[in-house]
Amino acid sequence: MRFLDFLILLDLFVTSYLLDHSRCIKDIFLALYNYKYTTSHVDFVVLFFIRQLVVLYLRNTVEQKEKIQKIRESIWRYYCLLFICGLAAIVKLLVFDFFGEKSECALWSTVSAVFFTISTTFIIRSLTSDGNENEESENYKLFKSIFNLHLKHWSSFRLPYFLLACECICFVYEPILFKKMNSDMFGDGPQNFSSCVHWQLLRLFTVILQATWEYYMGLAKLRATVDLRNSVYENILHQPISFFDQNPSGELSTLLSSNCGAIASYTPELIVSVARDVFWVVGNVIFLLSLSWQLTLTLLVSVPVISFVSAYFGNDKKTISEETVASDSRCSGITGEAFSGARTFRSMAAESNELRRYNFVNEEYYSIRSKDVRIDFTNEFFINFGWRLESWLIYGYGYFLRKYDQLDGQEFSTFVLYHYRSIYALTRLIKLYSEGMKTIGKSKKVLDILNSNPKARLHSGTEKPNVVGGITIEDVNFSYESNGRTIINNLNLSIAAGQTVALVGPSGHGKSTLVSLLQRFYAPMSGRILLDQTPIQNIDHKFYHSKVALVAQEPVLFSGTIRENILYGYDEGSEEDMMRVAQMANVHEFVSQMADGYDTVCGERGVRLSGGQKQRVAIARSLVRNPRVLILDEATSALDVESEALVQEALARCSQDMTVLVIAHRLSTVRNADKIAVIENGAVSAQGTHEELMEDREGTYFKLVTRQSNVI
Ligand SMILES: Nc1ncnc2c1ncn2[C@@H]1O[C@H](COP(=O)(O)OP(=O)(O)OP(=O)(O)O)[C@@H](O)[C@H]1O
Repeated sequence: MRFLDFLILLDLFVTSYLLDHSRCIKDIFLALYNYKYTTSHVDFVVLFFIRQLVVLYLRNTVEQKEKIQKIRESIWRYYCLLFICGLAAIVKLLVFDFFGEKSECALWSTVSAVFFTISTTFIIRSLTSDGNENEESENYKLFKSIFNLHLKHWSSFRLPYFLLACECICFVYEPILFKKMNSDMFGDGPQNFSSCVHWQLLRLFTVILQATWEYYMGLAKLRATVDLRNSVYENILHQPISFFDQNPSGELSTLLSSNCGAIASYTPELIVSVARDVFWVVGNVIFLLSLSWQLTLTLLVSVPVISFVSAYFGNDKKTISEETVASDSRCSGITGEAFSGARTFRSMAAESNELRRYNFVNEEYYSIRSKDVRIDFTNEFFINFGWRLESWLIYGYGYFLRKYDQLDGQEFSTFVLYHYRSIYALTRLIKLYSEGMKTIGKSKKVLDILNSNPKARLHSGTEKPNVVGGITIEDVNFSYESNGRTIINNLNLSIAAGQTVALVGPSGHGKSTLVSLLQRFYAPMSGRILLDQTPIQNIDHKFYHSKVALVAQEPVLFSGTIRENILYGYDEGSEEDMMRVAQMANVHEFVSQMADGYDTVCGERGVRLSGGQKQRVAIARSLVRNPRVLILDEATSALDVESEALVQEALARCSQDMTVLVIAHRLSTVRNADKIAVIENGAVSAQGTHEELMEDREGTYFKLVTRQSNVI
């Protein structure tokens, strides 16, 4: 606000001084009486009062909080008034110049209007912003983070930036040589070809410079993209499992495949544009001013039109960019699901169903992107309109100056040529803003992931205790973030080392959730889980998972060979280790019949193996680290009788000295367990051996067993 007061006073002082100097104030009545547009200074008094009134009104209204909303809605009117003041001053300046009048007042009026417009824009925006303020500071923070990411790769960008700077210097120098060449070759004096050679040599040098920095810049951008992808992927891999529950895999793939590239390329592109185009524009404008300051001044007219349009659509670009990322990921989510479930849609003849699902999200994508196309079109239209306006003014005014012999014809054509060059550079500069907003829209999630530091959380446990295999679950409560419903409700259970314990109970009552807690996929809200005497969250991540292994109902194999799948995540595992567990898990039996043996490729998600084979490879994979606790989450429920027998046999052999926790729906498979715990409503409602539990005829276990026997 103080700065605005300073500007008001400065304007008052300078305008009064200049008007006094031109004797306009003293002879104001005489000046009014003898008013003539081409010579009178009275107009400057009027312009002075208009801009002072506008700015004083805005300044005072901003202090009255209740009027802020009104100002915000109608601010553009005040800018228009200031713009008209500036325009009137420019026209007057040119008219004065044409008629040979002194014109300091006109110059000051123009400068003052420009200053007032810029400063009121910033000051009033900062004072009248509320919700937008947060958005703006968020944009600023995101932009700063994008820039900091770029600084990490500074060493690879140093060379292209240096070459770019050399090219920029050539750009500024080129018009000077061009002007010289023009007058040497086509001027009135004797013709001289050497300046043309200099000019062409400089152009050739510029071309070489440009090609070189573009090559190195391309490589540097690629490196930055690849490194960013690696960091984001690393951070995604270390996220808690709840992160994967909330973020569809399609969205995460889009982040890696397209957003990282856009973010890594944005800052270098911004620097290139700013460096090259600012140099270009400034150099050209100086050159244009030297050719004809009067014509150059007319170029100012289109600047507010173009800046306003660009700023107006900038924020929309950011929102659309965010929506596009989300929509893109919905599309990839649907296709990803369809491709991985190809057997499902084929077996149900549901191709048209899948197509309909995809069409739906694709249409949604169309409607979001069409908003973007509309904005681009409007933006482009107004920018081009602004440039046309400039051209018309230049040609009209140029014709006028030429007619009255105030402009040389050759200079005019040079002016037009360099004006076009400036337009290209200015258009690129103007587009930077909306491009920046687009990138900010794409960057939010990527930067959130990068800043979340999930590695520290995952590796917070450091202990590596001597593990015997006892598990104690004490007063554990848990609910998923997504719905907040209590799933595990004050659950207590103790499992002695070497015991086989089965978890049974009605569907949806929390058995698998308990396994997820034991696997540290989620942390309990309260209570604790101990492995022997150590709380599991204090144990080192890698160590814990080497001691507590899981075989899931539908294990996921990766697209490598059987050997790679068995030794997955166990870099120190040897061929002997692999063979030992392969024998134990009945894997060797079928692998020895395969042409490529352990080098047989499993295919994506293990599609080239049967269900039973996949399950046995998964068991071998779990056993290779010599775990003390084996968790079997319905490991055989998806298998046919023969495969189940093979897997059961493998499990029985492997788990002899281990603590085994089994979730089973087929109760016949857990009859011989040392202990059976019935899980109901997230708590243990009964526990004991099969015989003990069967004694309670009203109990859930008895009912479940009876129901299954009846079904059989
Ligand atoms: N990732 C998740 N996010 C939110 N809710 C979940 C999630 N996984 C499971 N649930 C909910 O938690 C409850 C318990 O599910 P859980 O899979 O633990 O049951 P279960 O006893 O293993 O069932 P089943 O025997 O059918 O496998 C269910 O109501 C389920 O909807």
